[in-house]
Amino acid sequence: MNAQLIDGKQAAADIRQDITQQIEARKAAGQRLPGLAVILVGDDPASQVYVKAKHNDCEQVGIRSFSYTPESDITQEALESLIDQLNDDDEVDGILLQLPLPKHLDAAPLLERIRADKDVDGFHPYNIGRLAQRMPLLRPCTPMGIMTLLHQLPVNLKGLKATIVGASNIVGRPMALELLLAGCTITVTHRFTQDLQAEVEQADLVVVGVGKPGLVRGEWIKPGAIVIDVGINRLENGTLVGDVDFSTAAERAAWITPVPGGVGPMTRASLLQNTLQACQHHEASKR
Ligand SMILES: Nc1nc2c(c(=O)[nH]1)N[C@@H](CN(C=O)c1ccc(C(=O)N[C@@H](CCC(=O)O)C(=O)O)cc1)CN2
Repeated sequence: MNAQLIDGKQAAADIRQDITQQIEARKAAGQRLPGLAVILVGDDPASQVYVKAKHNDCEQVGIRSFSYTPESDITQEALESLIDQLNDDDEVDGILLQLPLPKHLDAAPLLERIRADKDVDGFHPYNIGRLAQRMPLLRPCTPMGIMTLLHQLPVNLKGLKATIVGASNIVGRPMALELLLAGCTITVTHRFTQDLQAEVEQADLVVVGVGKPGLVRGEWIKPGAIVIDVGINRLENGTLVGDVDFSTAAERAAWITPVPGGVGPMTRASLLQNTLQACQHHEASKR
């Protein structure tokens, strides 16, 4: 392997330590602890793992987390009422609706119902709009975590050609806005893209978030490129792999994120940062 590993696990641990200190300082000053409400609808096993990890992270840094676990047959209206209740709760600084939702529920209006100043996932149209206008407030957690990793590299991002594989609301679209803000020239590929290989081959920076193991072949990676793999795929033998063929890509790239231990932990760390930021904003607006 030629590439250097980008260690998301360590970077996330550093962020948690920093947040712990900030929350200790709040406590010492007699200030309120930040509060995060996490809504997990139904019993999707992967979501249960991620949500449990989010509660553990909160406990570790001193954020109060509140768990809401409605049955998978909850109605759209009942979920709206729960969000309204949390919007009005002064102990709750952040509200997170874990995705994906069961098929009968419509995620978009629910995400828009979360108060923008409590939208610690950064998915609300207001927060996406702020990002698009170069005035970000609460930023989507996965792209935000990736930007934290990229800014730690000894690399000038300005002028890099970046190809983003996948145009999801959670990863691809906000990632494009973040990289645009950082001065990259962006290509976003999606299911109608005609020649994925060509788009990856020209990229100095590749971000892949689709959920298909082996989608990006290692031979497509431009020598010296930065490779960020957002995919988390569990194979039948239980191993966790990304969307990029890691071993071949690591022969060609200069920098690469592993799966696990790359982007995933940074998504969770960014959520903690957003929750603390939302709390600080709520306290400041009371003064
Ligand atoms: N409301 C949201 N829903 C979803 C989001 C999100 O940001 N907000 N993102 C993904 C899932 N996700 C967070 O919820 C997430 C996925 C994976 C990890 C992570 O730490 N992965 C570890 C491996 C974990 C494992 O063993 O399975 C790693 O990559 O090292 C964190 C967060 C979809 N839904």
